[in-house]
This record gives sequence, C-alpha cells and structure tokens, in this order.
Amino acid sequence: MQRFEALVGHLNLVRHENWWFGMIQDFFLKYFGATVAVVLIIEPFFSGNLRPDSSTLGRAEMLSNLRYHTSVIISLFQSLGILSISSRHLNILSGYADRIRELLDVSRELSGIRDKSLNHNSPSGNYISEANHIEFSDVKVVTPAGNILVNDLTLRVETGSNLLNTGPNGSGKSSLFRVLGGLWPLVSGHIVKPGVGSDLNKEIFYVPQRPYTAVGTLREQLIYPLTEDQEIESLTYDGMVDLLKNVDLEYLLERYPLDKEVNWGDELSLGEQQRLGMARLFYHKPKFAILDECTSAVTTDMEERFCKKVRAMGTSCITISHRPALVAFHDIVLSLDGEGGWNVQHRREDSSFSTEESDFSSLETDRKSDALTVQRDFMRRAKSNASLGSKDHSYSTEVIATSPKVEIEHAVRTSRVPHLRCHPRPLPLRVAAILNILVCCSPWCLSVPQ
Ligand SMILES: Nc1ncnc2c1ncn2[C@@H]1O[C@H](COP(=O)(O)OP(=O)(O)OP(=O)(O)O)[C@@H](O)[C@H]1O
Repeated sequence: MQRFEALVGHLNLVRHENWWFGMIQDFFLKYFGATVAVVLIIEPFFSGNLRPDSSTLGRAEMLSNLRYHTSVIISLFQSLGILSISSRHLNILSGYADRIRELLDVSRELSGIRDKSLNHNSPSGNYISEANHIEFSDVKVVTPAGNILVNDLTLRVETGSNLLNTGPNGSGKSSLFRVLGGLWPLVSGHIVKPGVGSDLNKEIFYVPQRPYTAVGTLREQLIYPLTEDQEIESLTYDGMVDLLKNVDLEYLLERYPLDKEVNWGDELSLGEQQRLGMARLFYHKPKFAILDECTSAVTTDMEERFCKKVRAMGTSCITISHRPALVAFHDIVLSLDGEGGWNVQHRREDSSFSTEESDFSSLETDRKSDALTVQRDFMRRAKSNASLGSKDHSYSTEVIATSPKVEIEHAVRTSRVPHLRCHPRPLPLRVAAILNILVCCSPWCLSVPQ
C-alpha cells in the first residue's frame, strides 16, 4: 500500500511538472517571441530613430523591413523553443535506451544461468540433460521470491505414460513445468527431458488454460507458435478441417473466410479458445503435452474425447488439474501439498498402486488434506477399476461403474417413461378400453357419489 501511495505521489508530481513545463513552453513559443519582436521594432519607431521616406516606395520598403525583422525574431524564439523540446525528447529517449539496456542485461544473465544448468560438469551438480523421457532427480522448485514450493522431487515419466499433477492452489503445479521449460532456473537437482537446447514446443508442448490467440487468420492460430515460413509441411485446407472436426470447431471455417484476420481472443469464448488450443496440439503431435487445466471450460464429453485422441496419437500427457474424473486417463499421480511435500502413485500392471513420497503425510495441515482428498479419490477409483478387471475404459463407463448399482436397477424398474408395447392388443379390445375411459370420465359418472 505504501509503495502504491508512493507511485501515485510520483505520478502526481510528474503531471504537475508537465503542466508547468507545457504552459511555460507554449507561452515562450507562441507569445513571448512575438512580444519581444514587436517591442524591439516599435521602440525605435516611437523614439523617432526610425523615420520612413515620405515617398510611397520608401514606406513600403520600411514596412517590408519591419515584417522581415519581426519574422526573424519570432523564428529565433521558435528555434529556442524547439531546442528546449528536444532536450525533453532526449530525456525520453535515454529512458527507453536505459530500459533496453536493462532487458539485455537480464537476458544475458538468464542465458548464463541456462548455460550453467545445461552444463553437465556444473560444480553445483544441477543440470539438464537429453533423453526420450522426462525425469526429475532431487529437483527443488523455488519461486523468484525465494519460496520453496517443491522439495527434492524425484519422478520419472516414460514416453507413453500419463501423469496427473494435483494439489491445492498455489502449491507449485505450474511452477514445476516452468522449471522444466527453463523459464525458472534449476536451483538444485537434475532434469532429464527430450528436446534440450531446442524450442520447448517441438518435443514438449504446453497447452495453458487460456491459449494465446494472436491476431491473424484461422490457419495461423492452428499452427501457432510456428509461422508459415517455419512450417515443415504446409497445413492444407483438408488438414484444417480434420483438426477442427476433432474439437467440434469446424463451423469456424464457415463463419470466417480463410484470409480474414481476426482478434480471436475477443471473438471466441473461453471454451472455444481451449478447443483451439487442443487443435494446435493435434497439429504439432509432440512427444509430451503439458495440459495446464486446458479442459476446464469444455464439456466432460469433449474432455474424454480429447484425452482418448491424445493417447491414440502417442503423446504422453502431463495434466495439471483439480478434476478427480481425470484420474481414469492417467497412470501416475503426483500430488503436491503446497508446503514442499509431494507424493507419487504409480498404477501397476495388476491395477494396484505403489507409492513414493517425501514428508507428505507427516503432518496433515489444511493444504495437505486438500491434496490428500484427490489422492484418496484416485485410490478409490483405481480399486474399482481393478475389481472390474478392465485397464482401458471411458470416463462414462467409469462413472457408471462407480455409481451405486442398486439405484440404477431401481431407477429402471420404476421408470415413468411410457414404452410402446411390442405386441399391441387387438383392435376390439383397444376400442372397448377407450369406451371404458370415456364412460368413466363422463360428467354423469363423476357426479355419482361413490
Ligand atoms: N513470478 C513469480 N514470482 C514470485 N512468485 C511466484 C511467481 N509466479 C508464481 N509465484 C508463486 O508461486 C506459487 C505457485 O504458483 P503456481 O502457478 O505454480 O501454482 P499452481 O499450483 O499452479 O496454482 P493453481 O492451482 O492456482 O493454478 C504461488 O504462490 C505464486 O504466488
């Protein structure tokens, strides 16, 4: 609050100074020059030092001289004004130059940190190396402010495995992947991942909750972050149709002409933007996809189809989510407790679970119990899967399987929905039934006391 008040005070001061500067500058440029010019020229005229010839030509010459000198003096003052403005422009320019220098310093510093973490012989022992899988060994996730979010995490995600990352808000779910992507420095431990040194999106594609939507054509949105000249194989119209059909967005092709530039962030709903983000993933077909709550605004049906399609594509999902329903599509669950603790559960071949953990359950605080709820849900669902004996099943079968059976049977028996009979009764019987209803409902019948 104090800083905010200091900022407001500083802005007020700048506005105040600007106002005075503008006033003085305007007066100096517009009025002061002309006033001085008139005084300088009129003074000799009134003191009698300047007497025109009596001839018309002499008077005209004097007037022309007066005009000339006035304009020279006014131009002189204007030039002085422009010089004073230039000093202001120079100040602004030096401010911009200073900010660019700061940016270059920071980027140099960051690339130094990155090079250090890529260097296997780093004296601190923390480095990033290349492999076909993702592995964290004793990795600490620390915020730029110095808070430890995850302590000594050890976890391996093989190609083909799917990891679900859960935990309370602010527990460091997204931050873990900031470290993986090199956005935050690796302060301790060792990370193994594919595509080291190349752009993150080639091997590990990040799909955020609100995908970035640049102003441009629909095609440009689908291939983002690549641009047309970076594409190895150009995306055809049929390819676009297929990608959009996967996420039920094919109507965008009818709504927007192919070459129309649109601000997609303004024109699409969050759910549509998320589906566009999914279509991008299908275009890039990465080895690993980091799905950061990217299905939070779409229907569960769409979410189920998306998960199945990503699996079929051979991409391993690393999903950050609070939705327990998603456990059905993952074989490893990483739970963070927001206090540095973590817990990893692996689904084994026989659908039972093995658990690795740090000091996760030593002390159950509010944040830990939040994370434990998701874990317990995962275990419950996993047990029910095992009893069903199925390894691969859909979200809806999951829901049906975990719903109380008795209630379903009961609901079917007491169904109020009328059903057509397979063998309708003979016509005379149906006519007799209708007559019976008519007679019973007639006013005479209704008025007869029972
Ligand atoms: N640039 C930053 N500087 C300092 N602290 C940060 C920065 N970015 C995030 N944090 C802090 O790190 C913590 C973890 O943030 P993160 O985004 O990883 O949480 P999360 O588990 O993904 O939360 P959510 O479930 O709400 O998405 C938060 O407390 C946040 O305030």
